[in-house]
Formats: sequence, C-alpha cells, structure tokens
Amino acid sequence: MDTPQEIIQVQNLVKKYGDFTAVNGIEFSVHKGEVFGLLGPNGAGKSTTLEMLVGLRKPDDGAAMVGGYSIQSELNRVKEIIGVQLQSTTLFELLTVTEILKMYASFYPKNVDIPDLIEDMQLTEKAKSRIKGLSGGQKQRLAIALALVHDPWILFLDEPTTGLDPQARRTLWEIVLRLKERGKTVVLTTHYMDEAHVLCDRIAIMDQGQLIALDTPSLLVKRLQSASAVEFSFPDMKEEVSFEQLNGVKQVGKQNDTYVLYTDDIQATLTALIHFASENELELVDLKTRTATLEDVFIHMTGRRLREG
Ligand SMILES: Nc1ncnc2c1ncn2[C@@H]1O[C@H](COP(=O)(O)OP(=O)(O)OP(=O)(O)O)[C@@H](O)[C@H]1O
Repeated sequence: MDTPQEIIQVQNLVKKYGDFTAVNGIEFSVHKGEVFGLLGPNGAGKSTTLEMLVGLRKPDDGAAMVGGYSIQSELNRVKEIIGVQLQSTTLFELLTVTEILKMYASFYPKNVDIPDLIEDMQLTEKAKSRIKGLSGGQKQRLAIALALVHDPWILFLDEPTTGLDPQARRTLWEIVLRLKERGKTVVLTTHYMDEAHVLCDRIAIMDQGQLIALDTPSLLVKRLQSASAVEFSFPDMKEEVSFEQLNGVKQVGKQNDTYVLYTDDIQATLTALIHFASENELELVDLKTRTATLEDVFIHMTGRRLREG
C-alpha cells in the first residue's frame, strides 16, 4: 500500500479517566515525512494522545488513521508500520546492546541491519556493553534503536530528552533530524520549547486536554504580532497599571509579579517604560529584553508558563 500524504489523521479523539477528561476532542493531521510535535505542560494530555495513536489506550470517542489504517479496527496493521519509544522503556539490564537489538529483531519478519542501526544511534562503542552500564542518553538512544528495528514508517517518541544533559539532548536532536532526512515521519511530545523549535516542522500546542494552536514554530511566534518581549517587575507598585498604553506595546502578559510586554518597537517601549518608572518614582527590577519565543505564545494563550517554577 502507498503511504498516504496525511500519514496520521486524528478526529475528535477523547480519553477519559473516570470523570476526568484527559484528552478532550482533539483533531489534527500529520504530514508524511515531517517531525510533528505535541507541546504542552505536564498533564496536558500529550502522552495520552500518543498512547491512543499507538494502540496502548482505547479512545472513548473519535477516530484516528495511522498510515492509512484505523487504530480501532486495524491495530495489527498499524503496529507493523510504527515504532514507539515511551517515557519509561524497561530494558533487560543484563543483555548487551547488540543482544537486545537482535532479540527485538527476531520478533519481526523484516528488520534493518543491526550494526548499521547501532552506528546510526551513535552506540558503536557500546555495542558489546551491558545495558545496565549505559548513561541516560545512551539508554534513550537504545530505546529509539529498538523502536526502529523493523524499519517503521512512523516513529513515536514520548518526551525523548527529558532528564538528559544538554550534550545528550543535542545528540538526540541530531538523530531525530537525520531520521527525518531519511524520510521517516516522527511524532514527539515535549515540554521543552527550544526542542520543539529546533526539531519540529509543525507543533500542536496542547493544554488541559485540548489543542489550542497548531502551526509551524515561526508562524506560531509570528502570530504574537510582536518580535520582542520586555520583562520586568515593580515590587513597590501599589496599583495595577495598564501597560498597553506604553509606546509600541502590542500585548501584555503577567506571571506572578513579572510583567511581559510584547512589542515591535523595543526602543520606544523601553524609553516609555523608564519614563513611566521615574515619573512614578518606582524602582524597575529584573529588567530583561529578549526575542519572543514559543513560550510566549503559550503564556499569551493560557496565562501560564509551559514549565511552572
Ligand atoms: N491512568 C490514568 N488514570 C487517571 N488519570 C490519568 C491516567 N493517566 C494520565 N492521567 C491524567 O491525565 C492527564 C493527562 O496526562 P498525560 O500523561 O497524557 O499528560 P502529559 O501532557 O503527557 O503530561 P506529562 O508531561 O506529565 O507526561 C493528567 O492530569 C494525568 O494525571
């Protein structure tokens, strides 16, 4: 069968845990060959969505087609064409890297060359090492290798870099981008906006079981209509002030005591802000300026940060 261009189609998917609705009627499509990200804070429903698409959880409503097959009525076909790496993959600690890959390969009628796969995942040095001695990043790369052993069309990665150090994260990013170059479709969940920005062709932002935005990273940021953000606080300010009136300000966000002004004219906004502070004899604290990011898109849409604290 030919791979459809819309390799995943999700319609009104719902998942409830008792009275609690974890995924509340989401809809999206994933294009063949893209890296598609589900971005959102803890508890947004990203893992539940992914688990429904790979057949680990049964939707309470809605439908999804993966690679042209229904996750409800053709799950066995779906499983042949997908590879899955979940948040906590249990590995057989006493086996070596090569042994576990050979064991997984034996479950499938067709599989890729194991030494090549080990090399692609930058594990050649560890090919004969036992799993229990691997670092977090190496274990994560092994989990991805296991998901790729039967040469799937689509790879699902659930928070692939959570808990990894910066170097290990970058190595994993390189691997994902290389898989994309080779024509694989990758669906990943993350709560790291930098990761979503670097890796994903398109991002679906999830919050509280719903999909609140879907676009390319740059268009999501552009939608804010402001290129820069100015952050600050006024600890001794007694009354609320509408900073919208300051020169250049397009939008205003607030997180605890910190204000975020989104502006296209950073110079005008800074001048107006400093003027406002001296006129009102207020001390301007923790002033920062930066380029608007996906995090700002999330703050703007929900009033909260992706990662609290
Ligand atoms: N088996 C379960 N029983 C009851 N509630 C659950 C179950 N699994 C998940 N939930 C709840 O459903 C919501 C969505 O969880 P989910 O794991 O899909 O979120 P997430 O966006 O992937 O977050 P995280 O980044 O923490 O994994 C959360 O509030 C979670 O507590």
